[in-house]
Amino acid sequence: MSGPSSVSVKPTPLLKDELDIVIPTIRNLDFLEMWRPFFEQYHLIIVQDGDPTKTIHVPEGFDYELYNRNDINRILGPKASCISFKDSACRCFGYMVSKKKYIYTIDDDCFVAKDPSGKDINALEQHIKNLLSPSTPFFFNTLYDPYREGADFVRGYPFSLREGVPTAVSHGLWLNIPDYDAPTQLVKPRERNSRYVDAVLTIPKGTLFPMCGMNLGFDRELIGPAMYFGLMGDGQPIGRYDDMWAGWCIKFVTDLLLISLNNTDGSTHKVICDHMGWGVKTGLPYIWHSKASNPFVNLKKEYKGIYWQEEIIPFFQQIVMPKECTTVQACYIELSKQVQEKLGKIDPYFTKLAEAMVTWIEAWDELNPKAEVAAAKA
Ligand SMILES: O=c1ccn([C@@H]2O[C@H](COP(=O)(O)OP(=O)(O)O[C@H]3O[C@@H](CO)[C@H](O)[C@H]3O)[C@@H](O)[C@H]2O)c(=O)[nH]1
Ligand SMILES: [Mn+2]
Repeated sequence: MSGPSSVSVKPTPLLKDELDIVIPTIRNLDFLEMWRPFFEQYHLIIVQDGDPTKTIHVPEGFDYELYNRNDINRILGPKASCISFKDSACRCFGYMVSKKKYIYTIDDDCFVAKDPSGKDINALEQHIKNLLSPSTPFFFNTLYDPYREGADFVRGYPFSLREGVPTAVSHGLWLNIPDYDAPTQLVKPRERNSRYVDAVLTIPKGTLFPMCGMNLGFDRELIGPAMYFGLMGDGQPIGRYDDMWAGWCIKFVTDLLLISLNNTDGSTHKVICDHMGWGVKTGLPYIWHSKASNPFVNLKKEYKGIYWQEEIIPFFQQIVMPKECTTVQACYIELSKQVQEKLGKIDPYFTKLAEAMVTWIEAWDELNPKAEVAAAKA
């Protein structure tokens, strides 16, 4: 009699029902074939940019919802004005309509990279590991990620800080075409990134960073309302700063000090306090970025951002948040007021952006009514 049949049962992927994959696209999605082993069991949210009459082909076997511009306008009505058109920034609509705790967003010209041993990198799995393990924004661990197998906190690391804080964002990197700005791309047209650095770092509190949106994971319940990809593309004077804007805003908010306090009815509310924040990590995983966008087109999109950011960065570094702002939404609305007041002088664009930030929060709250009780049970 033969023994029990050895039926190979696929393990349930981590966060299978708690994570959505958001893809902005103007192309077909054949790139998913390469990701199938890693993505097939997750739900996709495809944000189709550009001409809504164009049909986007999604390979068989994927569970997805697709939104084109007509859908965005139908769902948001006038508030659709805050969602960029003809720019990858449109992806943030996917964050808003998702109902899951986590988001992973990836561009359709990003493929599975190989690690130095030649093994395919499951980028999604690594982002999930990054998000599910704490961050260390208050004190730098010189042996990098202390929660990783085979590593730990080094001598002299305060034990009072070894619990770490929740991780809000996991920022992945890219082999082959690096995410350079247009001037750098122009002077180094053939430069390719072949360096695989086997590390995950927490970006220290109080330090901003250039967030790239093409390989990015985040905790939507923690930081989703601040993950607005700034107004870019059609009708806007700037492009390719959508993810940068979001990165500056989320880093400012995660550096703020928010904890959840229990209300007498068992629900919770978040307050700013003086001993916690959330973490942002960067490093692994790598994806293989295959398409170099046109540096001349990119220069036209980026050039104002290249000099505006010299004033935007000091703006974020000097912001004072009133103590009444006790939720991410309230902090973001206050941020929009200060954008209007202090950056509006640079260019009328920032007045438009500040208004779009408010519209984004209004739309977010409309599509995601505050589930206090649910949050309390979570
Ligand atoms: O109008 C558009 C153009 C593109 N998309 C989709 O967005 C991503 C990125 O497009 P692409 O790979 O062509 O452009 P990159 O320059 O490599 O983009 C990276 O640079 C930054 C731009 O802000 C950003 O961090 C990365 O996206 C693809 O999925 C396109 O299909 C779009 O939706 N609308
Ligand atoms: Mn690209």
